[in-house]
Parts: sequence; C-alpha cells; structure tokens
Amino acid sequence: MQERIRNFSIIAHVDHGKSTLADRILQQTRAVQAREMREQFLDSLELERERGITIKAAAVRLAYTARDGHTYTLNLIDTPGHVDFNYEVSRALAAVEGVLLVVDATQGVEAQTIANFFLALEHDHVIIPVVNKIDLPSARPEEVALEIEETLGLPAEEAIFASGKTGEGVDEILEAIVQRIPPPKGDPEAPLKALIFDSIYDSYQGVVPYVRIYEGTVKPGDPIRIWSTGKVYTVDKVGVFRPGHLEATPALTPGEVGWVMAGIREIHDAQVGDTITHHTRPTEAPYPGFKPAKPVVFAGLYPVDSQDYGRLRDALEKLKLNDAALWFEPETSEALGFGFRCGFLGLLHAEIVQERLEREFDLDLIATAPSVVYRVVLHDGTELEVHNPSDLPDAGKIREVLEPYVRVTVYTPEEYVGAVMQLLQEKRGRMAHMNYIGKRVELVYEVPFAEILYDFHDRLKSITRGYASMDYEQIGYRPGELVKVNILVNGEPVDALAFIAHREKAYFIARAMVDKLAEVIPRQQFAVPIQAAIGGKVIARATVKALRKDVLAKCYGGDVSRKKKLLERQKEGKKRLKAIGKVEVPQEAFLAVLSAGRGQD
Ligand SMILES: Nc1nc2c(ncn2[C@@H]2O[C@H](COP(=O)(O)OP(=O)(O)OP(=O)(O)O)[C@@H](O)[C@H]2O)c(=O)[nH]1
Repeated sequence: MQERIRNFSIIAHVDHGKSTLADRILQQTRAVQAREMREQFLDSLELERERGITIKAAAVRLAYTARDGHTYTLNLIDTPGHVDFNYEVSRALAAVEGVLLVVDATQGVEAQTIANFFLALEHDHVIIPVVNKIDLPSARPEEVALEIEETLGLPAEEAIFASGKTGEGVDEILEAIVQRIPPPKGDPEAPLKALIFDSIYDSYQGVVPYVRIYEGTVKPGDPIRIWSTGKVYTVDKVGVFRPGHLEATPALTPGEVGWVMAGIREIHDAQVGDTITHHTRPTEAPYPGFKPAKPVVFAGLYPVDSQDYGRLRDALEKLKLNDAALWFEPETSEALGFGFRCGFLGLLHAEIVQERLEREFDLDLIATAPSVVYRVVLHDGTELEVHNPSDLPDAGKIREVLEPYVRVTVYTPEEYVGAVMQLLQEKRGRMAHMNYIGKRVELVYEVPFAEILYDFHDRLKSITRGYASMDYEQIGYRPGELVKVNILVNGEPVDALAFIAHREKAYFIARAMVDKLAEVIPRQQFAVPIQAAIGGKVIARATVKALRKDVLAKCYGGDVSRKKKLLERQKEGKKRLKAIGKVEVPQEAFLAVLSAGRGQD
C-alpha cells in the first residue's frame, strides 16, 4: 500500500558515518522482517544462486512497525559519496521523498554536507538532520545542531542526536522517517514511468536496472522501452531489494523501488537517470534532466608489455559494460606504442579504472598524465576539442585556447583561511565569495580545472591539518594563456611526455620534469640532452652524461667477474627499455615523470 511506503536516502560528508548508521538501521529493523519474509527469502536465495548476481547495497527494503502500530515499507537508497559521481547522487536522490542528512558531532558541517544538502533541496525533499557519533567524548551535538541551523536553515530542534556505533537515537530516526517523510504518489493505471537510479551487470541476466516507479505498473511479460535509446525489451522478472539479496515480486507499482530483469546487454541501454516506459503505451515525457555522463579527464593507458594490447582492449570492453561513464578509443604513441585514450569523470574515477584493470585483469599499465579537455579556436575559425596534449596544433595556427573551469567550495576552520586563500591563488583561482559561519569559513573560488586535478586536495589537507573539506562543480570554458610544452630526448620530441600548461607555470613544471628524466634515464654511450621546449624555444634542459667509463670506473681493471656482472646488469636493464631515437628510455621513466613531474608547481 502506497500510504505505508517511505523512500529515503542518507547523505553525508565522507566519514561522517553514513554506512555505519545504515547498517544500524538494517539491524534495528531486521527482527520484524525475518518473521515476515521467510518464504521469499528461500526463493530469492535460489534466484541469486541461479543468476549469480552480485548484490551491491544500492538499495534495500525494510519493514518497520511504527509507534502508530502500522508496519511500513522503508526503501533505503544508497548514494555514491564522491564528487566525481555527483551526477549519480542527484539521480539517486530523485528516487526518494526524503533524506537523512548525517553530520558528525565532532566535525560539524563540511563541504559535501552542504553540496549534498543542496542536491536534496533541488528535489524539494524532506530533510531530517541527524547529528551522529554523539558517543564520542569530543562530540558537541548542540553546537553542531545550531551550526546546521545557521548554515542550512534546518531548525536545530528538528535535529536527531544519534550514534551509529551504540544505536542511540536510531528508533527516533525511524519514527521521524515515518512521520516526516511523505508517502510516494503516482497512479498505478497510468502509462509506465520508471527512473533508473542505478544498475548492476550480471553475466546471465545482463544489465539489471534499479528503478523507482513514478507512474504505472511493470510486471513480467511487459514490453518495455528505454527512453533515450528507444530499445525495446520484454520483462523477464521484477522484484525488490532485501538486505543481501534480490527478491522477485509479481509487479512493481508507483512509489516502489525495485529491479527489472529484461535481458539488457549494454550498460548504455540502462544508464542512470534514463526512463523506462511501456513500449505499447509510453508515458508522455521521461523523468526530466537526463544527460549521459560525460568524461572530463583524459589519459592514455598503455600495456607495459606490448603483447598485452589485445588483453587490455578486452578488459576495457568488459569494464565499460559495468561503467557507462568510461570512454576509450585506440591511440598510438611513438614512445609507448599501441594503447588507448580513456575518458573519466574525474581523477578518482581514473584511479579506480586503472586499479581495476590491473587487479581484475592482471595487466601492467603505464598511464600518461591525466589531462582536461581543451577547446581550441584556430585562425580560420575552426574549433577543436583536444583530449591529448600532443594533438594541440602548432601555436602559429591557434587564435585561442580555452580551458575548463570549476567552482571550488572550501570549508575550513577560521585559522587556516589565509593559507587556503594563498593555495587557491597559486592555483590561479579567483574568489567568488567568502562566508563566515560561526568559526568556520566557506570560500568559493573559480579555478581552472587542470589546477585542482593533481595535488590540490592533498595540499589542502596538509595545510589545514586535515580540517578543511572541498567540493567542486564544472562551470564552463574560459580562455587562458596556455602553451604546449614538448619534451625532447636527444633532440627527438617524445609525444607521451608533452603537456599543456599555463604560460607562467610552464617553466617550473618543465624544469621539474627535465631534472627527473635526467635522473631516471640510464646513461648511454654518449651524452643525452633532455630539453623542454615551447615551439622552437628551449625553456629547460639537463644532460644525462655519457656512460661506459662511469659504470666501470670503480673497478680499476682488476676484478674481471665484477666487471662482467656490471655489464650483464646493464644488458638486463635494456630489456625493459624503449628506444627513442638512439636513446633507450626505461618504462619507469614514463611512470616516474608522469606521476611525479606534473604535481610540482
Ligand atoms: N564513535 C563513533 N564512530 C563512528 C560512528 N559512526 C561511524 N563511526 C566511525 O567513523 C568512521 C566512518 O564511518 P562510515 O560509516 O564508514 O562513514 P561513511 O560516511 O559511510 O564514510 P564513507 O563510506 O567513506 O563515505 C568509521 O571509522 C566508523 O567506525 C559513531 O556513531 N560513533
């Protein structure tokens, strides 16, 4: 019964205790459930075994008997925590009518508390403030409740004090969910309108979209259509979420949160934010605001062993089934051979993908420095998008280069404001505004995205001893004084090392890179100049001195076996070298330079 359904999410800043509290809520409601669902429990275990589905806790359905004596169905929908996935947070929030806003009683309001609060507000959700971790000796719940009132305008008396650790306050939270969050609306007879808020991939069933039903009813046998792709499928099974497993049900009706199995093979046909409707009787308009996720950070991924190219391609294809935002296309580098240009939602996403490729597919990879997407306007009026620094046309042809900007919000204790402002300025940021909220300060800056890509978060944490937090959103493109820097080894440009930087910073980055390269490139038979150049102009240089003499220098002719060993080792080293012109550069050089060189400024 719709009246007795409550759909909610938990939102919080990282580490404020979202998962712990969710676990506690599951625990507290399990008693009622175990009795009630015995039979289906067995069914669905079978279903799980049959299908081999890995169930991630994206959503779970709970039964809660409230103080009014009625039993309510509570659907808890999980939201991803990191800004890279903000888009998905927003879609997940579209599936609920209310949220618990969890704030750590020792930390207070932080940047992502605010960012998530605004996402919930956009959906007109009921927001229940929860001050968490009150068991800690340093907890200051009253103060934090007032801070929430001051910053977000949620009355302090509405805040619930709780501890995910001890379970204190959890009953009160469950009551508040039932009393304050409205039941969902929607007509079961209307044309189907179901929002996809998440999905999983299973090798038997394909893509299983997780949906929230707004209008209409969906059941096995129904022909359904995915709004944005127009593809049509027949529903095999539908059901709901139970802690730890999927449970088949006869149908899903308005307000319900569940899953649909329809043999969808491509993740692109079930993207978060898209709408599912009936093929024969479609809804008039989809759930608004669907835009496919768009990568904003690009990097080259190359196998260390060129034999692995095919395996890398297969691995990327498999991952993409699971990750609609991942983009890739083949790319060739003179220095690194055959690989792929890959697009990501952010640095964290890039790291996750690389790690999954290495771990789950047992690949050794070299990643080139991540780069944002630049827009280039040529003198003849042509506009280009540049995903790879080495593709930037000659300076002579370029009228203007534009780079993406983000609005960065930093939330910091007062005493670090000076240091944070200095960091933001160094990152070419311009202040948009600044707010004092109690002893905390909110700083909003507009900063080139490329500047916060590398070490910004680490440096922010270190200058504020971990107390500041940040969030950012894309705000479009602006022209910048940007130049391409080529790195030349023995006079030959190495495409995989080229980078784009602000004119004023180009020298410092180039200097660091050239020095680093001189350190890691082994000595050759001849001296090797390493240069950084903008166009024809060399801006930094270093030299790798000539070898031979040096390697054997310490052996004064006497010890033949030692000499042999040294020469042997030298030969061994060569196996993993890439020849660049006449110079052999070890793979490690690319790794070392690309990971370390760009961070410095
Ligand atoms: N003392 C105390 N510690 C808590 C409480 N809730 C969570 N913690 C601890 O705080 C840390 C973060 O808790 P999580 O539940 O993982 O926080 P989260 O918000 O889900 O974090 P992410 O999943 O990283 O976003 C963990 O070390 C928990 O053990 C609480 O009520 N009291």
